[in-house]
This record gives sequence, structure tokens and C-alpha cells, in this order.
Amino acid sequence: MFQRQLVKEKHDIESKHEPAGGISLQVEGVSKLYHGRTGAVQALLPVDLDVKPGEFVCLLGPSGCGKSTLLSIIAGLELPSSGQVRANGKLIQGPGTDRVLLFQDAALFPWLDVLRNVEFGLRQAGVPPKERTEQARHFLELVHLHGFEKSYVHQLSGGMRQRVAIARALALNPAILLMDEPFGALDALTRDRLQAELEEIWSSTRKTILFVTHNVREAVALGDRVLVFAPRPGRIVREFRITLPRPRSLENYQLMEQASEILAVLKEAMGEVKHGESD
Ligand SMILES: Nc1ncnc2c1ncn2[C@@H]1O[C@H](COP(=O)(O)OP(=O)(O)OP(=O)(O)O)[C@@H](O)[C@H]1O
Repeated sequence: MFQRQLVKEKHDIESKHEPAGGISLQVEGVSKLYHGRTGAVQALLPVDLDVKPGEFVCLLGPSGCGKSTLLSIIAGLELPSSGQVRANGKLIQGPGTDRVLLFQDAALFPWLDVLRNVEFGLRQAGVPPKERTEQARHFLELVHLHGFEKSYVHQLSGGMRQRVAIARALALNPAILLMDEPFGALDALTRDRLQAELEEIWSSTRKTILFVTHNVREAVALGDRVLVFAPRPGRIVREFRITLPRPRSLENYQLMEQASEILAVLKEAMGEVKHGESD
């Protein structure tokens, strides 16, 4: 009986987060030309991209090839110089609650404890106290941070901070998660673990995810698709569909083979061949 009640409560909390799944995204001829002090910079040549609801797309490339610019435009924080973006067919004209952008730096509030950090957006959205605490706890459990509700940011490791940031983003129930190198500052072991956790979360929530990374194996481990970018000017040079079964292991032979193939394309696009690099 008690068990049934628990399952029901879990279901009630989850159903408050409807729609749980992701939505589609259409990027149509989006380009960006910045006018800096040193002149114009073509950050991005026109990009066309169709992302299906619940798809996991990785944007892979070296520094300065326009990955963050594209994410900012999709987030509605930057205007494109040409083209447009639609989410579920609706023109994006600014930031919206259907999209959340996550960065390498978790950007948490140091004066709030973990629970209040996760509750923050819900409070802004006017969710009543009891309900927002319930929801924040639910998402903290999802990122394996049960028991750390009262901790402050300075008491957490880098990986834990990033988990809090993910819980905070999920609590807002976005349909699209825009992740800009979220694991870039973490040590290799923590990074592997968070990759696996993110894949689990994605499998259970079916959000649409755009994930920027410099790391080829990370991209192959996570993506349904990997888009390879090249710099000067920023552009997409190739697209790979990754059909390896999930969950994926970084040590899997086929994954490593696919990563080598993509790495070769990346190096060619950059016009250089360096040996022994992993990303
Ligand atoms: N606000 C800006 N004003 C002028 N130039 C900019 C601005 N933002 C980005 N750029 C330039 O646009 C280009 C693309 O930058 P962007 O940050 O999108 O690349 P990126 O692939 O995300 O790089 P990184 O991986 O280092 O974040 C770079 O040459 C960058 O210097």
C-alpha cells in the first residue's frame, strides 16, 4: 500500500512536468556576422538544421567555429544576421521557457543552498513553496544529489555543481536543453560519470538536447548525430549519424573507431594533422 502511494506520488510529481518530452527545432539559413573593434567576424556561415523531438545532437569543433554563437541564437540571446529558428514550428524571437542554456561554469548562486538553487526558477515562475520544494527534490534525486539539499556551492565538487545546474535546468521543464561544454572543466572520471548520467536522464525524459563539445569520444558516446564544425569562417562541414546501441561505453571498439573517423574529418577541416590528440 505504502509502495503504491510512493509510486503514485512519484507519478504526480512527474506529471506536473508535462510535457516531459522534447520538441522539434528548425534552424533555417542562420548566419552570424559580428562587427568587432578589429572589423567584421563571420562567426557562422548559413546553417540549416532540423532536429527531431527528443533527438540528441552534438556540436563538435575547435574553438572559434561558431558553436556557442549558434546555441545563443537558438536560446534567443542573440539575433542571427540572416535566417531564423523555429521551435516546434514557432518562430524564436527571444529567450523562452521552452529552452534552457547550460554552461561549463555551473553559474549557481553561492548564497543559496542546493535546494534553493534548484527551486530558484520555480520561485520566479510563481510555483507555490510546497510544490517547488517537492519538484526540486525530485530533480535532485534524478541527478543523484539526494542528501545534499542543505549544502552550499563552495562545499560541492565541480561535478556536483554541474549536477545541481542540470537539476535546476530540468526543474524548469524545458523541452530543449542547450548545453555549452557542460563537462569541459571536469576531470576525466567525473566527466565519464556525468556523461552516463546525462544519457540516463535523456533516455527517461526524452528532452531534445543540443550539446557542444570539443571532445570527439564524448560526442560519439552521447549523440544521435554529430555535427562537425570548422573555423574561420564558422561552418558545419560534416554530419555523422551515430547508431551504436545505448547505453554506450567509451571503451567500446566501434565507438572508438567511429571517433577516429570523425577526428580525421575534424583535422582535415582544420587543415592540420596532429598525432596523439583525443579531442
Ligand atoms: N560578441 C562578439 N563580438 C565579436 N566577435 C565574437 C563575439 N562572440 C563571438 N565572436 C567571434 O565569433 C567566432 C565564433 O565564436 P564562438 O564563441 O561561437 O565559437 P565556439 O566554437 O563556441 O568557440 P569555443 O569553443 O571557444 O566556445 C569567434 O571568432 C569569436 O571570436
